[in-house]
Amino acid sequence: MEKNITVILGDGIGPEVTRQAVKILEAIASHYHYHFHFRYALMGADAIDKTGSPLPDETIEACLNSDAILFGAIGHPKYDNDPAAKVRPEQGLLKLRKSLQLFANIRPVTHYPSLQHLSPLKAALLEGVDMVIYRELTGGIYFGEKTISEDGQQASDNCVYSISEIERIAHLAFQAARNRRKKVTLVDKANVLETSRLWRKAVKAIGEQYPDVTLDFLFVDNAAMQLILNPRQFDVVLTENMFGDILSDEASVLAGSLGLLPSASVGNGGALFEPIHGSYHDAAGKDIANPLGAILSAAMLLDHFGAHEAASKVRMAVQWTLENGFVTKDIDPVNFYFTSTIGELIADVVQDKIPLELHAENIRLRKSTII
Ligand SMILES: NC(=O)c1ccc[n+]([C@@H]2O[C@H](COP(=O)([O-])OP(=O)(O)OC[C@H]3O[C@@H](n4cnc5c(N)ncnc54)[C@H](O)[C@@H]3O)[C@@H](O)[C@H]2O)c1
Ligand SMILES: CC(C)[C@H](C(=O)O)[C@@H](O)C(=O)O
Ligand SMILES: [Mg+2]
Repeated sequence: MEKNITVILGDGIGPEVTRQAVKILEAIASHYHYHFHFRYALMGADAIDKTGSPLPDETIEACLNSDAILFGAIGHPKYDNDPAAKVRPEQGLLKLRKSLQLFANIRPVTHYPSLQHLSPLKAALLEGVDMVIYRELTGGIYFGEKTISEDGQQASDNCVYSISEIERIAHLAFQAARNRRKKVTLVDKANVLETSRLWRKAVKAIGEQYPDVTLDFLFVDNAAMQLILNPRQFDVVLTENMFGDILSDEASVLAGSLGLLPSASVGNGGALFEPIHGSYHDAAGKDIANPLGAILSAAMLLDHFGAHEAASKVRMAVQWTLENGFVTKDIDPVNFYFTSTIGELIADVVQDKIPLELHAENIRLRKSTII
């Protein structure tokens, strides 16, 4: 297998977690004799500092000419704290998603029994939690017209959806459900929003083409509660752009940390893989961020290439680190390992240098001290 991968490190913890994901892809390439060619491109605050633009043309060009994109995170407090900033890192990411027509953002939520203690939920509620959020990514309130009045006293963000934008992601959600527990839950606000009523109408009609899949509906306020109250009821959650953004961060609490959740963004051709978290600036450069969301995004990239055995090897290695207590500070604030150490361990496991049967006490590693 020979593939070109564009890597966008981004800002804050983006570079350090993405480097671990690249490390794992290199280890997989060496183990399976694949040829992955990595090409680095700029986006976000880093790109603004270096080029003046949050998404230079060369980055779009590189992404269009690659088989997949591996991305870390963008964002910087200097923009977060300046509502008047004219150019923002986030504009780069939104433009990239739109330019590549990455209309479906797939965010799996996995429960790891070894991380049970981190969730505020009782074990009985969490056991067997396994859902995937299909978040529409190139429409809705993120992309509608924005206005600010001349006197700065009024602003608006328009939420727009066309039926075809809804139908194309609905098909992907139903197809995914067919290979899972055959249930789609549409999350909307159809009691208030016209766009949500269009979603209900369109998704109901598409659902008739998938009679083997159960379709149900939840208002987003209720869905936010149900995620905590009874998360096992969810299989495929289908929703619009902003609801999906919010609900997926909430769902990461079921897994144990925001640093654990990966994602794949797909659409008309392109494919981008990124953890769902942001640039978490307080941790930048400290080697303490959890790299597993980025590494599991690399596993989704391998699945996209059809390398399913390699992808499942990465997931098993991730599970092995968690079960053996090789975890970052967000998981265990006292006995934690560095971001780069976790990356090296997983790279060794996927190359069979450390057998999965080997337990933590037999591995000598330099554990972190208080930072
Ligand atoms: N896709 C993206 O690039 C993306 C996603 C979300 C936020 N952002 C940007 O990131 C910046 C910071 O936003 P925020 O603070 O709301 O969200 P964030 O995801 O960066 O961090 C929120 C909290 O989650 C935890 N966290 C996140 N990632 C972690 C990791 N890998 N390991 C351990 N803990 C982790 C930390 O406790 C952190 O304080 C903003 O500029 C925002 O716009 C970018
Ligand atoms: C940074 C921001 C634009 C982005 C989003 O809202 O899509 C982020 O929160 C995400 O989840 O990828
Ligand atoms: Mg988000």
